[in-house]
Amino acid sequence: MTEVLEKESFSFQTEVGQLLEIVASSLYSNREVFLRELVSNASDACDKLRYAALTDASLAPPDGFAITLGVDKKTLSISDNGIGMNHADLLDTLGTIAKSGTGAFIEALKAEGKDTPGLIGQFGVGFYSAFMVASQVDVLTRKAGEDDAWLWSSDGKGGFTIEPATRDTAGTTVTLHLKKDAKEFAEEARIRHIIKTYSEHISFPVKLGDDTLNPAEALWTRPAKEISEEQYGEFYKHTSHAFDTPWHVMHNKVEGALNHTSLLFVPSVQPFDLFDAERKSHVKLYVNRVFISETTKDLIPAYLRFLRGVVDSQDLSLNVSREMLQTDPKLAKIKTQVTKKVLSELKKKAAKAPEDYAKFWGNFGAVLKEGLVEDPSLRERILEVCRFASTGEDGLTSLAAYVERMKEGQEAIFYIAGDDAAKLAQSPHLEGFKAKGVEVLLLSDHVDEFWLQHITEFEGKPLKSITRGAADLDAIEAEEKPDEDKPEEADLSKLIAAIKAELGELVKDVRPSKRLTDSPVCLIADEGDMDVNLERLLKRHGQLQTGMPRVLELNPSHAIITKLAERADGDADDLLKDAAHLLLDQARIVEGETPTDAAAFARRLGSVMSRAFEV
Ligand SMILES: Nc1ncnc2c1ncn2[C@@H]1O[C@H](COP(=O)(O)OP(=O)(O)OP(=O)(O)O)[C@@H](O)[C@H]1O
Repeated sequence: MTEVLEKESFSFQTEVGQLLEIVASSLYSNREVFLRELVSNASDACDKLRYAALTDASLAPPDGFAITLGVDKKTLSISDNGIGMNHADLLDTLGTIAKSGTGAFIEALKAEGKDTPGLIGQFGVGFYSAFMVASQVDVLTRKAGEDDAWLWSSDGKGGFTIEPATRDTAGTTVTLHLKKDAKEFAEEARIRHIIKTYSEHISFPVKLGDDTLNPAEALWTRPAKEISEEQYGEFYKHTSHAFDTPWHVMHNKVEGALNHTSLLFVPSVQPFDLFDAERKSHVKLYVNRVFISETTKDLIPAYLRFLRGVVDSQDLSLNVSREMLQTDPKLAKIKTQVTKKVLSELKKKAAKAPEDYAKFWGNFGAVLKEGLVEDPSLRERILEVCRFASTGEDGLTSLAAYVERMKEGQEAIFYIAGDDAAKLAQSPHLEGFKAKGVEVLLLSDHVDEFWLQHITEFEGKPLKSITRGAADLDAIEAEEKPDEDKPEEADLSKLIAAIKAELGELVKDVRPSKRLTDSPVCLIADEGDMDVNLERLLKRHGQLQTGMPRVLELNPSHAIITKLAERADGDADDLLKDAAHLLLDQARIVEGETPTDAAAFARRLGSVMSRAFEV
């Protein structure tokens, strides 16, 4: 038993304080959603007790779970007979925000000004939304299996108090002392309307007086044709504590050796924890309508962690513990079936509505591509739904469509990888490919480098980086007739020897280029060396200290290079030496790198300019 008998005062965690200030002062256009949040919490609490009682015989669940609303002149209360909270739970949950991304969210809100309901909506503030309508919130609660009850109370300003209290049974009652401008939420008609709008699909009865306000049956058990888009939307918001309208709804019943029903949603915005290291799944697992677990990785693969919703199967054992789920072969089978179904739905969407699919891809493409590395058994199906930016298309392309457009004589699927698609599109490495009308994929997600290590070909065509090794462009016919005025290609042998001698170990080699048409130089990785972008990525993450020297390619038809080639006929003079370094630095700068030696670069540039201006 806890030795706390007095009323204790606590301060909110800094983030909660800041968040409450914003919530309370924002003109949240849709503030009635607080009730949805509190009813959702009550429903979750009932789910949790029902599950806990399955595995712990000492917990006696009530005869029937219910959520009871009560209104008085100035108060509204939401009562449940669910799991309840003890002293430690109250401190852990109602004084802090466990949600990841909270700090970033608050920063974003502050930057945008306070009147940003869209952002608040996107984040979801759960329990704290009560303070949009209440000047004081009391939480009377008793945890199932424990004797002590507690009263948590706060005005939502600086902190909260906790004191011992009495409650006959386990559960929680949240009482809102309504603000002057929020008295409407003590009117029965208003409450009925809100519950009808937001909480119809809750699987526990929601009661007001003698009436039950909802059908209290799990939405996913109803036939899809009886469910409206709005009901799906509200269910999505309820189960995933989200505020957006789902991009896509998938409701499927699988009957056969292993029965299961899934109701899954693809959000239309990125959830805040999408790129957290934990890569948690948020699809809830139910066994015969009893909630079992929310975050099990054994139900949905990490690369589909953007999915929300539920999977329910009557063929799993009801008293399966969360630990046992990991080794349950039936669950593994459900996971594969659900994953395949989701991929096939995405494939349909991509074919039917490519522009809409591009929105999905922008939000979740980088996550889905993790599957190319992690799930070799479904690699081909995942690759089918992958889309890529390309020099040949305004929108996105699939690999299959790229292959169809390949030029005669083109043997490989060409790509360039880097941080930023817009910058990649400007890269000098692309020049020769553009001139011949050869399409190049622009890969700008970090994960691209990783799957490219595993997938080296598609439909028999190798995937080839245009920043590594020789450019195989000779076999491909040019689109236009060769330019009559095109300058002659110079013989670069002496120039190359001179530049090599000057640059020494700064470069691995110096060669004439086939990939350049407009720029004088570029740097590439030698065949067999690590590609430029991968090396950059590994260096940034501290996994590589120094990179390999690169191959410097010279454009034999560029005026500067031909002039230098003429000059290189004699002994290497100072200008030629400076030019060698400047060309290398220029190639580095175009790639977003710094010159090898900034001071020397500035000096050389100065000296070349002095000559040009005859200073
Ligand atoms: N009626 C309740 N019974 C038991 N625990 C509750 C109840 N209401 C809230 N809690 C606890 O407080 C926590 C915080 O609730 P809150 O609504 O802020 O966040 P959430 O429901 O976890 O997520 P979200 O912020 O997305 O709504 C819950 O996760 C739960 O542990």
